[in-house]
Amino acid sequence: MKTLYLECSSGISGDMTVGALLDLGVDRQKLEAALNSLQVEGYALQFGRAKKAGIDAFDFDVKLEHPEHPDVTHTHPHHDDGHHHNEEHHHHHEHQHEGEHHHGEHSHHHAHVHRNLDDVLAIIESGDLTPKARELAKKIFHIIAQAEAKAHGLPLEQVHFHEVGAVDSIVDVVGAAVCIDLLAVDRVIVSPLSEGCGHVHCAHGQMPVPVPAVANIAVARKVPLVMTGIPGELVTPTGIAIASAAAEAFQVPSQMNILRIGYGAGKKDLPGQANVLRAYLLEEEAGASGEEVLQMETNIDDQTGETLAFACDLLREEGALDVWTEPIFMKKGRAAYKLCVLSEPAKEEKLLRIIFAHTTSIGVRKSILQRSIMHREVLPVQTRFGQMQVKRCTYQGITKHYVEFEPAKEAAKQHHVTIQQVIEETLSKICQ
Ligand SMILES: O=C([S-])c1cc(C(=O)S)c[n+]([C@@H]2O[C@H](COP(=O)(O)O)[C@@H](O)[C@H]2O)c1
Ligand code: NI
Repeated sequence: MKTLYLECSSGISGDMTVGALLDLGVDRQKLEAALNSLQVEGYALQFGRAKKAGIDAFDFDVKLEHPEHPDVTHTHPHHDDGHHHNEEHHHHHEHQHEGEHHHGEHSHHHAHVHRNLDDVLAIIESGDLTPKARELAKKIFHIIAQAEAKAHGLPLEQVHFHEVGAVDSIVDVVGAAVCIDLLAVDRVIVSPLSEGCGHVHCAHGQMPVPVPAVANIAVARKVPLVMTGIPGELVTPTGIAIASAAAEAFQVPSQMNILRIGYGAGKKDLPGQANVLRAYLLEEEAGASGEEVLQMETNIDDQTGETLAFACDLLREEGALDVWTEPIFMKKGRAAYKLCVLSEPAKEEKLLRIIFAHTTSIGVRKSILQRSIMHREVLPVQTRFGQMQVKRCTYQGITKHYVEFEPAKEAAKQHHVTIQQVIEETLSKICQ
Protein backbone atom coordinates (compact mmCIF):
# COMPACT_ATOMS: atom_id res chain seq x y z
CA MET A 1 0.00 0.00 0.00
CA LYS A 2 1.41 3.39 -1.03
CA THR A 3 0.95 6.40 1.25
CA LEU A 4 1.78 10.04 0.69
CA TYR A 5 2.81 11.63 3.98
CA LEU A 6 3.17 15.42 4.21
CA GLU A 7 5.34 16.57 7.09
CA CYS A 8 4.32 20.14 7.85
CA SER A 9 6.75 21.02 10.63
CA SER A 10 7.39 24.34 8.92
CA GLY A 11 3.82 25.00 7.79
CA ILE A 12 2.20 24.51 4.41
CA SER A 13 1.22 26.66 1.43
CA GLY A 14 0.01 25.88 -2.08
CA ASP A 15 3.35 26.36 -3.81
CA MET A 16 5.27 24.45 -1.12
CA THR A 17 2.93 21.51 -1.74
CA VAL A 18 3.34 21.53 -5.51
CA GLY A 19 7.12 21.94 -5.11
CA ALA A 20 7.39 19.03 -2.67
CA LEU A 21 5.34 16.74 -4.92
CA LEU A 22 7.40 17.67 -8.00
CA ASP A 23 10.54 16.93 -5.98
CA LEU A 24 9.00 13.60 -5.04
CA GLY A 25 8.95 12.71 -8.72
CA VAL A 26 5.66 13.89 -10.19
CA ASP A 27 5.99 14.37 -13.95
CA ARG A 28 6.39 18.12 -14.56
CA GLN A 29 5.20 17.88 -18.18
CA LYS A 30 1.96 16.24 -17.11
CA LEU A 31 1.40 18.95 -14.51
CA GLU A 32 2.06 21.67 -17.09
CA ALA A 33 -0.29 20.03 -19.60
CA ALA A 34 -3.09 19.94 -17.01
CA LEU A 35 -2.55 23.57 -16.00
CA ASN A 36 -2.33 24.65 -19.66
CA SER A 37 -5.74 23.16 -20.27
CA LEU A 38 -7.36 25.62 -17.83
CA GLN A 39 -8.91 28.80 -19.16
CA VAL A 40 -6.62 30.97 -17.05
CA GLU A 41 -4.15 33.52 -18.34
CA GLY A 42 -1.64 36.06 -17.16
CA TYR A 43 0.85 33.94 -15.28
CA ALA A 44 4.10 32.08 -15.70
CA LEU A 45 5.17 28.92 -13.93
CA GLN A 46 8.62 28.86 -12.40
CA PHE A 47 10.44 25.64 -11.62
CA GLY A 48 13.71 26.05 -9.75
CA ARG A 49 15.77 25.01 -6.75
CA ALA A 50 16.27 26.97 -3.54
CA LYS A 51 18.52 26.38 -0.52
CA LYS A 52 16.52 26.60 2.68
CA ALA A 53 18.81 26.57 5.72
CA GLY A 54 21.20 24.46 3.66
CA ILE A 55 18.54 22.06 2.37
CA ASP A 56 18.15 21.81 -1.37
CA ALA A 57 14.44 22.10 -2.17
CA PHE A 58 12.20 22.37 -5.24
CA ASP A 59 11.04 25.96 -5.63
CA PHE A 60 7.73 26.11 -7.45
CA ASP A 61 6.27 29.52 -8.10
CA VAL A 62 3.41 31.15 -9.94
CA LYS A 63 4.57 34.50 -11.24
CA LEU A 64 1.75 36.82 -12.15
CA GLU A 65 2.30 38.94 -15.23
CA HIS A 66 0.18 41.90 -14.17
CA PRO A 67 0.21 41.95 -10.40
CA GLU A 68 -0.67 45.63 -10.36
CA HIS A 69 -3.47 45.37 -12.92
CA PRO A 70 -5.85 48.29 -12.24
CA ASP A 71 -8.98 46.15 -12.64
CA VAL A 72 -8.18 44.17 -9.58
CA THR A 73 -9.46 46.84 -7.22
CA HIS A 74 -12.88 45.14 -7.38
CA THR A 75 -12.07 42.42 -5.02
CA HIS A 76 -12.97 40.73 -1.86
CA PRO A 77 -15.11 43.03 0.26
CA HIS A 78 -12.66 43.02 3.18
CA HIS A 79 -9.43 42.77 1.29
CA ASP A 80 -10.16 45.21 -1.43
CA ASP A 81 -6.81 46.42 -2.57
CA GLY A 82 -4.89 43.33 -3.24
CA HIS A 83 -2.53 42.30 -0.48
CA HIS A 84 -2.69 38.91 -1.98
CA HIS A 85 0.53 37.13 -2.81
CA ASN A 86 2.52 40.00 -4.24
CA GLU A 87 4.89 39.93 -1.34
CA GLU A 88 5.07 36.18 -1.38
CA HIS A 89 5.72 35.76 -5.07
CA HIS A 90 7.98 38.50 -6.25
CA HIS A 91 10.90 38.68 -3.88
CA HIS A 92 12.99 35.67 -4.62
CA HIS A 93 16.43 37.10 -5.10
CA GLU A 94 18.18 34.09 -3.69
CA HIS A 95 16.26 31.60 -5.83
CA GLN A 96 17.48 30.38 -9.19
CA HIS A 97 14.83 29.37 -11.68
CA GLU A 98 15.68 26.94 -14.39
CA GLY A 99 12.42 27.03 -16.29
CA GLU A 100 9.82 29.68 -16.87
CA HIS A 101 6.73 29.12 -18.96
CA HIS A 102 4.35 31.90 -19.84
CA HIS A 103 0.64 31.51 -20.02
CA GLY A 104 -0.31 35.01 -21.05
CA GLU A 105 -0.70 34.37 -24.74
CA HIS A 106 -4.09 32.66 -24.51
CA SER A 107 -6.79 34.25 -26.56
CA HIS A 108 -9.65 33.95 -24.05
CA HIS A 109 -10.80 37.08 -22.34
CA HIS A 110 -12.91 37.37 -19.27
CA ALA A 111 -15.53 40.08 -19.16
CA HIS A 112 -15.46 40.35 -15.40
CA VAL A 113 -12.56 41.07 -13.11
CA HIS A 114 -13.40 39.05 -10.08
CA ARG A 115 -14.57 35.49 -9.76
CA ASN A 116 -16.92 33.82 -7.37
CA LEU A 117 -16.85 30.17 -6.40
CA ASP A 118 -19.03 29.09 -9.33
CA ASP A 119 -16.70 30.84 -11.81
CA VAL A 120 -13.69 29.06 -10.34
CA LEU A 121 -15.50 25.71 -10.30
CA ALA A 122 -16.46 26.22 -13.97
CA ILE A 123 -12.80 26.80 -14.86
CA ILE A 124 -11.83 23.60 -13.06
CA GLU A 125 -14.73 21.73 -14.70
CA SER A 126 -13.69 22.72 -18.22
CA GLY A 127 -10.02 21.79 -17.77
CA ASP A 128 -8.57 18.56 -19.11
CA LEU A 129 -8.20 16.88 -15.72
CA THR A 130 -8.82 13.34 -14.50
CA PRO A 131 -12.07 12.96 -12.53
CA LYS A 132 -10.09 12.46 -9.30
CA ALA A 133 -7.94 15.58 -9.78
CA ARG A 134 -11.02 17.62 -10.72
CA GLU A 135 -13.01 16.50 -7.67
CA LEU A 136 -10.11 17.18 -5.33
CA ALA A 137 -9.53 20.67 -6.79
CA LYS A 138 -13.23 21.50 -6.42
CA LYS A 139 -13.28 20.21 -2.86
CA ILE A 140 -10.28 22.40 -1.97
CA PHE A 141 -11.96 25.51 -3.39
CA HIS A 142 -15.17 24.74 -1.51
CA ILE A 143 -13.20 24.56 1.71
CA ILE A 144 -11.47 27.90 1.02
CA ALA A 145 -14.71 29.62 0.00
CA GLN A 146 -16.56 28.40 3.10
CA ALA A 147 -13.76 29.66 5.34
CA GLU A 148 -13.72 33.07 3.62
CA ALA A 149 -17.51 33.31 3.78
CA LYS A 150 -17.40 32.70 7.52
CA ALA A 151 -14.49 35.08 8.07
CA HIS A 152 -16.24 37.95 6.31
CA GLY A 153 -19.82 37.14 7.31
CA LEU A 154 -20.97 36.56 3.74
CA PRO A 155 -23.12 33.91 2.09
CA LEU A 156 -21.01 31.46 0.09
CA GLU A 157 -22.14 32.77 -3.29
CA GLN A 158 -20.99 36.30 -2.39
CA VAL A 159 -17.40 35.29 -1.72
CA HIS A 160 -15.31 36.69 -4.54
CA PHE A 161 -11.84 35.58 -5.32
CA HIS A 162 -9.58 38.45 -6.07
CA GLU A 163 -8.71 38.29 -9.79
CA VAL A 164 -4.95 38.13 -9.30
CA GLY A 165 -5.27 35.95 -6.21
CA ALA A 166 -7.69 33.69 -8.05
CA VAL A 167 -5.19 32.99 -10.83
CA ASP A 168 -2.55 32.22 -8.28
CA SER A 169 -4.88 30.08 -6.16
CA ILE A 170 -6.34 28.21 -9.13
CA VAL A 171 -2.86 27.24 -10.30
CA ASP A 172 -1.72 26.21 -6.80
CA VAL A 173 -4.92 24.31 -5.99
CA VAL A 174 -5.30 22.55 -9.34
CA GLY A 175 -1.53 21.95 -9.41
CA ALA A 176 -1.63 20.25 -6.01
CA ALA A 177 -4.70 18.18 -6.95
CA VAL A 178 -3.09 17.06 -10.23
CA CYS A 179 0.20 16.15 -8.49
CA ILE A 180 -1.57 14.14 -5.76
CA ASP A 181 -3.60 12.31 -8.39
CA LEU A 182 -0.50 11.60 -10.51
CA LEU A 183 1.21 10.00 -7.52
CA ALA A 184 -1.62 7.41 -7.50
CA VAL A 185 -1.24 6.63 -3.79
CA ASP A 186 -3.70 4.63 -1.74
CA ARG A 187 -3.99 7.31 0.90
CA VAL A 188 -2.67 10.66 2.07
CA ILE A 189 -1.82 11.43 5.67
CA VAL A 190 -0.61 14.76 7.02
CA SER A 191 1.20 15.67 10.22
CA PRO A 192 -0.26 18.35 12.51
CA LEU A 193 0.47 21.73 10.88
CA SER A 194 3.07 23.96 12.53
CA GLU A 195 1.82 27.53 12.60
CA GLY A 196 3.55 30.81 13.44
CA CYS A 197 2.25 33.63 15.59
CA GLY A 198 1.73 37.40 15.67
CA HIS A 199 0.22 39.25 12.76
CA VAL A 200 0.61 39.41 8.99
CA HIS A 201 0.40 42.71 7.21
CA CYS A 202 -1.96 43.37 4.39
CA ALA A 203 -2.94 46.58 2.63
CA HIS A 204 -5.76 47.40 5.06
CA GLY A 205 -4.16 46.40 8.29
CA GLN A 206 -3.02 43.36 10.15
CA MET A 207 -4.53 39.93 10.41
CA PRO A 208 -3.82 37.73 13.43
CA VAL A 209 -1.99 34.44 12.84
CA PRO A 210 -3.52 31.95 12.23
CA VAL A 211 -5.30 34.19 9.71
CA PRO A 212 -9.10 33.93 9.93
CA ALA A 213 -9.47 31.68 6.88
CA VAL A 214 -6.89 29.24 8.29
CA ALA A 215 -8.50 29.25 11.73
CA ASN A 216 -11.93 28.57 10.17
CA ILE A 217 -10.62 25.64 8.15
CA ALA A 218 -8.90 24.24 11.26
CA VAL A 219 -12.28 24.30 13.04
CA ALA A 220 -14.38 23.02 10.16
CA ARG A 221 -12.03 20.21 9.15
CA LYS A 222 -10.62 19.37 12.62
CA VAL A 223 -7.04 20.14 11.62
CA PRO A 224 -4.53 20.12 14.49
CA LEU A 225 -2.26 23.18 14.58
CA VAL A 226 1.03 23.17 16.48
CA MET A 227 1.75 26.69 17.73
CA THR A 228 5.51 27.16 17.32
CA GLY A 229 5.86 30.73 18.51
CA ILE A 230 7.76 31.61 15.32
CA PRO A 231 6.67 35.10 14.20
CA GLY A 232 4.75 35.10 10.90
CA GLU A 233 2.29 33.02 8.90
CA LEU A 234 3.48 29.45 8.29
CA VAL A 235 0.12 28.04 7.22
CA THR A 236 -1.76 29.73 4.36
CA PRO A 237 -5.45 29.24 3.62
CA THR A 238 -4.58 27.42 0.39
CA GLY A 239 -2.10 25.16 2.19
CA ILE A 240 -4.46 24.05 4.94
CA ALA A 241 -7.31 23.64 2.44
CA ILE A 242 -5.21 21.29 0.29
CA ALA A 243 -4.06 19.34 3.35
CA SER A 244 -7.53 18.97 4.80
CA ALA A 245 -9.15 18.01 1.49
CA ALA A 246 -6.57 15.35 0.66
CA ALA A 247 -5.80 13.91 4.10
CA GLU A 248 -7.45 10.78 5.32
CA ALA A 249 -6.05 11.58 8.75
CA PHE A 250 -3.77 14.03 10.53
CA GLN A 251 -1.20 11.77 12.14
CA VAL A 252 2.51 11.09 12.37
CA PRO A 253 3.33 7.55 11.20
CA SER A 254 4.75 5.39 13.97
CA GLN A 255 6.99 3.64 11.46
CA MET A 256 8.02 4.70 7.96
CA ASN A 257 9.23 2.52 5.10
CA ILE A 258 10.37 5.38 2.89
CA LEU A 259 10.48 4.94 -0.87
CA ARG A 260 11.17 8.57 -1.83
CA ILE A 261 11.37 12.04 -0.27
CA GLY A 262 10.70 15.48 -1.77
CA TYR A 263 11.26 18.97 -0.39
CA GLY A 264 9.13 21.97 -1.35
CA ALA A 265 10.63 25.38 -0.64
CA GLY A 266 8.69 27.97 1.34
CA LYS A 267 9.43 31.64 0.78
CA LYS A 268 10.51 32.48 4.31
CA ASP A 269 13.82 32.37 6.10
CA LEU A 270 12.95 31.19 9.57
CA PRO A 271 15.06 31.31 12.73
CA GLY A 272 16.45 27.88 13.52
CA GLN A 273 14.61 25.88 10.90
CA ALA A 274 14.33 25.29 7.17
CA ASN A 275 11.11 26.62 5.64
CA VAL A 276 10.33 23.48 3.70
CA LEU A 277 7.45 21.07 3.31
CA ARG A 278 8.69 17.47 3.25
CA ALA A 279 6.70 14.92 1.28
CA TYR A 280 7.31 11.20 1.75
CA LEU A 281 6.20 8.33 -0.43
CA LEU A 282 5.78 5.42 1.97
CA GLU A 283 5.31 1.74 1.35
CA GLU A 284 3.13 0.55 4.15
CA GLU A 285 3.24 -3.15 4.91
CA ALA A 286 -0.19 -3.12 6.43
CA GLY A 287 -0.02 -4.33 9.97
CA ALA A 288 3.46 -3.00 10.57
CA SER A 289 2.20 0.54 10.29
CA GLY A 290 -0.07 0.61 13.31
CA GLU A 291 -3.17 1.56 11.37
CA GLU A 292 -5.98 3.21 13.34
CA VAL A 293 -9.67 2.37 13.10
CA LEU A 294 -12.67 3.94 14.77
CA GLN A 295 -15.16 1.78 16.64
CA MET A 296 -18.56 3.19 17.55
CA GLU A 297 -21.07 1.38 19.76
CA THR A 298 -24.53 2.05 21.03
CA ASN A 299 -27.06 -0.03 23.02
CA ILE A 300 -30.58 -0.11 21.62
CA ASP A 301 -33.63 -1.58 23.37
CA ASP A 302 -36.54 0.09 21.59
CA GLN A 303 -36.10 -0.43 17.84
CA THR A 304 -37.54 -3.10 15.54
CA GLY A 305 -35.25 -5.62 13.93
CA GLU A 306 -36.38 -4.43 10.51
CA THR A 307 -35.45 -0.79 10.95
CA LEU A 308 -32.20 -1.63 12.74
CA ALA A 309 -31.16 -3.85 9.83
CA PHE A 310 -31.96 -0.97 7.47
CA ALA A 311 -29.69 1.34 9.50
CA CYS A 312 -26.94 -1.30 9.26
CA ASP A 313 -27.35 -1.41 5.46
CA LEU A 314 -27.00 2.38 5.24
CA LEU A 315 -23.87 2.32 7.39
CA ARG A 316 -22.31 -0.31 5.12
CA GLU A 317 -23.26 1.66 2.01
CA GLU A 318 -21.58 4.74 3.48
CA GLY A 319 -18.32 2.79 3.65
CA ALA A 320 -18.11 1.39 7.18
CA LEU A 321 -15.49 -1.36 7.32
CA ASP A 322 -17.88 -3.58 9.29
CA VAL A 323 -21.26 -3.26 10.97
CA TRP A 324 -22.77 -5.81 13.33
CA THR A 325 -25.27 -6.22 16.15
CA GLU A 326 -24.81 -8.23 19.34
CA PRO A 327 -27.69 -9.45 21.49
CA ILE A 328 -27.40 -8.01 25.01
CA PHE A 329 -29.47 -7.59 28.16
CA MET A 330 -29.87 -4.07 29.41
CA LYS A 331 -31.27 -2.61 32.60
CA LYS A 332 -34.60 -3.96 33.87
CA GLY A 333 -33.84 -7.23 32.05
CA ARG A 334 -34.56 -5.74 28.64
CA ALA A 335 -33.47 -7.81 25.67
CA ALA A 336 -31.62 -5.39 23.41
CA TYR A 337 -28.91 -5.04 20.78
CA LYS A 338 -25.48 -3.46 20.78
CA LEU A 339 -24.89 -1.85 17.37
CA CYS A 340 -21.17 -1.83 16.50
CA VAL A 341 -19.59 0.08 13.63
CA LEU A 342 -15.97 -0.13 12.56
CA SER A 343 -14.63 2.49 10.15
CA GLU A 344 -11.79 4.72 9.05
CA PRO A 345 -11.61 7.62 11.55
CA ALA A 346 -12.27 10.13 8.74
CA LYS A 347 -15.78 8.72 8.20
CA GLU A 348 -16.92 9.39 11.77
CA GLU A 349 -19.17 12.36 11.07
CA LYS A 350 -21.14 10.75 8.21
CA LEU A 351 -21.62 7.43 10.02
CA LEU A 352 -22.66 9.13 13.26
CA ARG A 353 -25.28 11.05 11.33
CA ILE A 354 -26.73 7.80 10.00
CA ILE A 355 -26.81 6.25 13.50
CA PHE A 356 -28.65 9.22 14.98
CA ALA A 357 -30.99 9.58 12.00
CA HIS A 358 -31.89 5.90 11.55
CA THR A 359 -31.79 4.36 15.01
CA THR A 360 -33.46 5.26 18.29
CA SER A 361 -30.04 5.86 19.89
CA ILE A 362 -29.32 9.23 21.47
CA GLY A 363 -25.70 8.56 22.47
CA VAL A 364 -22.78 6.73 20.88
CA ARG A 365 -19.55 5.51 22.52
CA LYS A 366 -16.44 5.72 20.38
CA SER A 367 -12.84 4.63 20.58
CA ILE A 368 -9.83 4.59 18.32
CA LEU A 369 -8.29 1.13 18.05
CA GLN A 370 -4.87 0.13 16.75
CA ARG A 371 -5.34 -2.48 14.07
CA SER A 372 -2.87 -4.80 12.38
CA ILE A 373 -3.86 -6.13 9.00
CA MET A 374 -2.10 -8.25 6.43
CA HIS A 375 -1.17 -6.61 3.13
CA ARG A 376 -3.90 -7.44 0.61
CA GLU A 377 -4.03 -7.54 -3.16
CA VAL A 378 -6.74 -8.86 -5.45
CA LEU A 379 -5.70 -11.15 -8.31
CA PRO A 380 -7.97 -11.91 -11.30
CA VAL A 381 -8.07 -15.67 -12.01
CA GLN A 382 -9.55 -17.28 -15.15
CA THR A 383 -11.57 -20.45 -14.50
CA ARG A 384 -14.11 -22.49 -16.46
CA PHE A 385 -16.75 -20.58 -14.44
CA GLY A 386 -15.50 -17.24 -15.75
CA GLN A 387 -13.17 -14.76 -14.10
CA MET A 388 -12.89 -15.14 -10.31
CA GLN A 389 -11.05 -12.88 -7.90
CA VAL A 390 -8.63 -14.09 -5.29
CA LYS A 391 -7.48 -12.01 -2.36
CA ARG A 392 -3.82 -12.63 -1.57
CA CYS A 393 -2.89 -11.62 1.99
CA THR A 394 0.75 -11.42 3.06
CA TYR A 395 2.63 -10.57 6.22
CA GLN A 396 6.31 -11.29 6.89
CA GLY A 397 6.51 -14.49 4.83
CA ILE A 398 2.97 -15.67 5.66
CA THR A 399 0.67 -15.92 2.61
CA LYS A 400 -3.03 -16.76 2.51
CA HIS A 401 -5.44 -16.85 -0.45
CA TYR A 402 -9.19 -16.32 -0.31
CA VAL A 403 -11.61 -16.52 -3.23
CA GLU A 404 -13.93 -13.49 -3.28
CA PHE A 405 -17.27 -14.82 -2.16
CA GLU A 406 -19.89 -12.95 -4.22
CA PRO A 407 -18.56 -13.82 -7.74
CA ALA A 408 -17.98 -17.41 -6.55
CA LYS A 409 -21.59 -17.62 -5.30
CA GLU A 410 -22.94 -16.34 -8.62
CA ALA A 411 -20.75 -18.80 -10.55
CA ALA A 412 -21.97 -21.71 -8.39
CA LYS A 413 -25.60 -20.77 -9.10
CA GLN A 414 -25.04 -20.29 -12.83
CA HIS A 415 -23.08 -23.50 -13.37
CA HIS A 416 -25.13 -25.64 -10.94
CA VAL A 417 -22.09 -26.68 -8.93
CA THR A 418 -21.29 -26.31 -5.24
CA ILE A 419 -19.53 -23.19 -4.08
CA GLN A 420 -16.81 -25.45 -2.68
CA GLN A 421 -16.09 -26.67 -6.23
CA VAL A 422 -15.76 -23.10 -7.49
CA ILE A 423 -13.45 -22.19 -4.62
CA GLU A 424 -11.23 -25.26 -4.96
CA GLU A 425 -10.88 -24.98 -8.74
CA THR A 426 -10.07 -21.29 -8.50
CA LEU A 427 -7.42 -21.86 -5.83
CA SER A 428 -5.90 -24.71 -7.85
CA LYS A 429 -5.19 -22.23 -10.68
CA ILE A 430 -3.20 -20.06 -8.25
CA CYS A 431 -0.99 -22.85 -6.94
CA GLN A 432 0.05 -24.02 -10.43
O1 LIG B 1 -7.83 37.54 0.01
C1 LIG B 1 -8.30 37.27 1.06
S1 LIG B 1 -9.86 37.46 1.38
C2 LIG B 1 -7.53 36.71 2.17
C3 LIG B 1 -8.21 36.34 3.29
C4 LIG B 1 -7.49 35.84 4.34
C5 LIG B 1 -8.21 35.46 5.52
O2 LIG B 1 -7.71 34.82 6.40
S2 LIG B 1 -9.84 35.93 5.61
C6 LIG B 1 -6.10 35.71 4.25
N1 LIG B 1 -5.46 36.12 3.12
C7 LIG B 1 -3.99 36.10 3.03
O3 LIG B 1 -3.59 36.14 1.68
C8 LIG B 1 -2.33 35.51 1.52
C9 LIG B 1 -2.39 34.49 0.43
O4 LIG B 1 -3.01 33.29 0.85
P1 LIG B 1 -3.10 32.00 -0.12
O5 LIG B 1 -3.78 30.90 0.65
O6 LIG B 1 -3.93 32.40 -1.32
O7 LIG B 1 -1.70 31.62 -0.50
C10 LIG B 1 -1.99 34.89 2.85
O8 LIG B 1 -1.11 35.73 3.52
C11 LIG B 1 -3.35 34.85 3.54
O9 LIG B 1 -3.26 34.86 4.92
C12 LIG B 1 -6.14 36.61 2.07
NI1 NI C 1 -10.41 36.89 3.50
